[in-house]
Amino acid sequence: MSVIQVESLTKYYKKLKVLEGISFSLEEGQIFSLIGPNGSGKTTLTKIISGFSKANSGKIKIFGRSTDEFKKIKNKIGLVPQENNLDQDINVLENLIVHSELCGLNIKIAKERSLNLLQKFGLDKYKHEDIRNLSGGTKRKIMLLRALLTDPKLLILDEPTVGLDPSIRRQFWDIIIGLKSQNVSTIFTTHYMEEASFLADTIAFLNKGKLILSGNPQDLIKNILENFVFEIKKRISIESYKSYIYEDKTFIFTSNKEGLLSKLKLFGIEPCTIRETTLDDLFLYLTGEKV
Ligand SMILES: Nc1ncnc2c1ncn2[C@@H]1O[C@H](COP(=O)(O)OP(=O)(O)OP(=O)(O)O)[C@@H](O)[C@H]1O
Repeated sequence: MSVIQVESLTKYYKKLKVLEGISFSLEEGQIFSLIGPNGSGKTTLTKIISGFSKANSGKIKIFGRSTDEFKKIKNKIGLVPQENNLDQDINVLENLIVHSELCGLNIKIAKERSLNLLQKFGLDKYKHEDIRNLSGGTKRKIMLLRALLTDPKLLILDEPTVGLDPSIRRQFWDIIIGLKSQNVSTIFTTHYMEEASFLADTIAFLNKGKLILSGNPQDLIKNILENFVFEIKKRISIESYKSYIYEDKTFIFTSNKEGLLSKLKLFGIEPCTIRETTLDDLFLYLTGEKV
């Protein structure tokens, strides 16, 4: 059974269509990444999946349950929203215990679980610290830890590592990979292509509310583009080659470097860089936009 099944989901804010015909599924123990530029609809989609917003049309099932039954499965879902919604006026341990109680855990178990997780994440020293005294990275870790209190089988993370420095981002990645090994499924949004391709079994490109492409990160490029890209410092077009133009540079794809080099020579053009094609190239090729 799929953990998440989304079919033809459409969402409007008043007259503004922000999601259109979104369909995908997430299988048990898999990691799924939604990647797209600002305003592409990532947060809206995670809010609908986590039951905080309603779609105008389409179907969504989580663990086989439809949205009106979400209450029955809410403890199987761990959510980390984009904005910090920890209670600033109480300390870390109190935040965790209050959340656990809201999820229906008794206080003794709540305290035990909170202390265990703080220890496991190396955050024990912060347990009596007020939230407002913590760094951005530590707050994000506490939010992730809070999402794990009910031992969820599905994690929904909205830009979990945005603005964090690379070493803390790496710690997040390790936690998500560790949870995958326990068969926890994760869906996360990100702006970072390297994060998506490192973590995800499936990457989905979201642009202007539409899911334009999805697949395994290794297959996505080779199914659509050649494996090398030439960067040329002006706008040109060469017939029969796939290419895109971005900021007055032309990017041409090829699997035959020598062939393209000699073709360019005929026109007196020298590439400034020749490199392997990346997922960022693929997104730009498909949308004309940077993630
Ligand atoms: N509550 C709301 N009311 C009206 N419009 C909204 C609301 N929330 C989001 N939008 C609009 O919906 C579109 C999608 O926004 P959303 O936050 O889902 O995108 P996003 O991909 O998560 O962006 P970001 O990467 O900046 O977080 C945007 O045009 C946004 O302005």
